[in-house]
Amino acid sequence: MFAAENGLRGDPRLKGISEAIRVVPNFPKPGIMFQDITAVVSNHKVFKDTVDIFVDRYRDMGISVVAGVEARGFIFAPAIALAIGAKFIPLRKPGKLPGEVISELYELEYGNDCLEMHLGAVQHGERALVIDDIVATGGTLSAAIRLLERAGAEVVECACVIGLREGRRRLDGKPLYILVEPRQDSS
Ligand SMILES: O=P(O)(O)OC[C@H]1O[C@H](OP(=O)(O)OP(=O)(O)O)[C@H](O)[C@@H]1O
Ligand SMILES: Nc1ncnc2[nH]cnc12
Repeated sequence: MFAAENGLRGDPRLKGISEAIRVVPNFPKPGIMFQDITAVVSNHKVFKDTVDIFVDRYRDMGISVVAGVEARGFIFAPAIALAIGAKFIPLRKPGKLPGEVISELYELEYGNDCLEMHLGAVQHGERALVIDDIVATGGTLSAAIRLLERAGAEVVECACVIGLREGRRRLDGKPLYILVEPRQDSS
């Protein structure tokens, strides 16, 4: 766990979150230890603990935009946005947003992808938080940061439930807040 780094040392909520993650070996490709968060959000206490930790951290940081990364960032970001009084904006996979968009390509652990954001979704100078379920290589979050910065927003931090320390390398020094490390066992 990241308790020494995320200021949550001794917080029993982290154990509950980590234990709720289901590890599925070799999904969606051989060699990937897939970290499944569906049981995190189907347990009301664990889901609430997860959102509460983020809300406590971000409520007084002057954040006006919470950007969620499709698809699993959408599970957490709107709840955080509502609680801290910010707007939610979706960063979507290609061809899903109906208006004019800006796009960023990126590489994944298991392929390539692209994220898009509506032009005008954020205003110049707005303070933004980026939310996803997991950071692995950091490719997705770095594309999200590029989109927001191209639109003139200031990305204050990226936050994920699960993260590899290595994911940080791709973020160009941007702060990354992580609750727990990936689980290696599939029990
Ligand atoms: O740090 P990275 O190596 O970029 O990987 C992390 C990303 O991979 C997963 O999404 P995925 O692209 O599988 O899409 P999904 O949420 O639609 O399942 C995950 O939800 C993150 O967005
Ligand atoms: N190991 C992993 N588990 C779940 N989602 C992921 N996205 C990228 N790597 C992942």
